[in-house]
Amino acid sequence: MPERQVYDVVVIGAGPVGENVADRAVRGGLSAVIVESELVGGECSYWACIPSKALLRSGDARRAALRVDGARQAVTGGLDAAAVLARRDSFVGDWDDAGQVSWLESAGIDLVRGHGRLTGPREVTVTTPDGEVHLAARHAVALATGTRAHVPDTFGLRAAQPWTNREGVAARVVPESLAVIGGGAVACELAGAWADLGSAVTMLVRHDLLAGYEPFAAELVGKRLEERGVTLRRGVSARRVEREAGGAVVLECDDGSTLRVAEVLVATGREPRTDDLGLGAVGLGSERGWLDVDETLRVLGPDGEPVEWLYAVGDINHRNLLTHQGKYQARAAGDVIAARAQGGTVDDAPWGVHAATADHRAVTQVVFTDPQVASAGLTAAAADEAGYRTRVVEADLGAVSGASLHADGYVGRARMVVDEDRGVVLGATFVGQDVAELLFSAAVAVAGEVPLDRLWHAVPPFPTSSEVWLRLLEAYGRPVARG
Ligand SMILES: Cc1cc2nc3c(=O)[nH]c(=O)nc-3n(C[C@H](O)[C@H](O)[C@H](O)COP(=O)(O)OP(=O)(O)OC[C@H]3O[C@@H](n4cnc5c(N)ncnc54)[C@H](O)[C@@H]3O)c2cc1C
Ligand SMILES: NC(=O)c1ccc[n+]([C@@H]2O[C@H](COP(=O)([O-])OP(=O)(O)OC[C@H]3O[C@@H](n4cnc5c(N)ncnc54)[C@H](O)[C@@H]3O)[C@@H](O)[C@H]2O)c1
Repeated sequence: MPERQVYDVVVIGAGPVGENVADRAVRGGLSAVIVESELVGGECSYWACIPSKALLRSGDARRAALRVDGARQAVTGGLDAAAVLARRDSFVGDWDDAGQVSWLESAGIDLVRGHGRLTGPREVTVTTPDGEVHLAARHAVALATGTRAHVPDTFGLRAAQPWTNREGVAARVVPESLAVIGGGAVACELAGAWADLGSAVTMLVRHDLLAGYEPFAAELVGKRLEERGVTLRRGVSARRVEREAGGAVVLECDDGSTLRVAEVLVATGREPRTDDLGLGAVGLGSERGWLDVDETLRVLGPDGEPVEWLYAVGDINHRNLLTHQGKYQARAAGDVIAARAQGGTVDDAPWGVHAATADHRAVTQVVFTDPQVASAGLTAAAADEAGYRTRVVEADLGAVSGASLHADGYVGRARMVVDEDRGVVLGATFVGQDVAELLFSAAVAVAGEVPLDRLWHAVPPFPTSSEVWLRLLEAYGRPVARG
């Protein structure tokens, strides 16, 4: 029997989520080891959130100046693509994870580099370049292995070696032309980034942009993408793809047209990294898809009951594929693992410290397009589907003094979804330049279930864009005097 290293908690996957599970468990008095097969910091740090936002920022800053008369005259040239790419490189530490490894050390978390898989209840075997390492968990194993890009079966697409998000954020050369397949957050953000850097971008969007958001998001973002030079082809899909000997990619589309580009980026969603994770070894059958979890993030077995020692946190449970929501789950999971280990109280009631309630009711997301799309809680469609009796009100962000001072000709819109039975905000969406920083106010209102009557006493400062809240409340109507 090979020697095993025993810890209270074993975490597989050192993305933002795994790091936070381990951190909370250690803060709760447990020992923890984390297993990572690539870079500590995960997809988010090196191939997703951070490099994509770094790529986008320079174009946004340039446009912001162009939208303010007086500053506009100071903008005398285009983006310096080499400088933008160099700035991106600095944010990903040139794809070196030394900084994140030092953080693990400072947090008291051990690291084993290699591919981890379950080999039995509470047992993890790591394949490392030097052989196998056997780990055992006294209390819990947490799976936080994230996702990879889903590449559809479209004929020839895989053989054409398309860009996924990885090349889409890490490329070192701006392609002369780029086809983007998909219309979600990845497609919209990266189409805009590469267009800003000078690529001739064509988006093939099977249905419409940004499904799942309030419909005006697609309208406003689509219009601006076109103004940034992106060719938007809605209702068109590639049906055959081929990379020619010379390197160019030819896409035959289902409307009979042909597109010839230097590169093609596939942004058609994600698939979970649950294959080769040993799920079969712990009675989870041949399961390799997304992992269902209970409110404290324990994996649900085939009988629908939670496996008492096994957690699935972040992207792989498919609740919300977002770093901050995954880290929110990680805080709950790390704390509840410690509570269960020490026989403490488990607070898993809705909004309890160990329950990831916001996953269903108060998710926040910002899509870093121009204009930005920022949403908290439920959209009108999602609230209807969930059975709420709702009233929806809208406001023109461009008519708010703060916004019109911020940028000449500011265009934006806001929507608030109200639960008519309880008089609270179920969701809010803002679309406009720099609305990202406005979103947390909505998150507080939604998660706090603040009554609208009380929200009238939260006074937005003048002249800021947050006065859009006042416009939304006015559209809803003043409360009547209490008798
Ligand atoms: C282009 C793009 C932009 C995005 N932008 C944003 C954004 O702006 N804001 C936002 O909130 N979200 C954004 N996201 C989503 C965000 O990247 C994910 O939600 C987040 O990375 C999930 O974190 P995670 O820790 O669950 O998984 P990951 O970050 O994927 O980390 C999982 C880790 O597990 C490791 N691993 C996997 N299998 C094993 C194994 N068997 N053994 C050992 N290690 C393993 C992986 O190597 C990886 O390091 C973006 C996604 C993409 C694709
Ligand atoms: N700013 C952010 O927070 C941010 C940015 C990027 C990504 N993300 C996260 O990453 C996740 C993944 O993003 P994504 O854009 O890859 O996925 P997505 O699921 O949001 O969008 C996928 C898009 O591809 C299209 N599509 C799917 N299959 C297709 C096919 N076979 N042919 C043509 N089109 C097809 C869909 O219609 C959709 O437009 C998102 O859910 C989001 O949570 C977040």
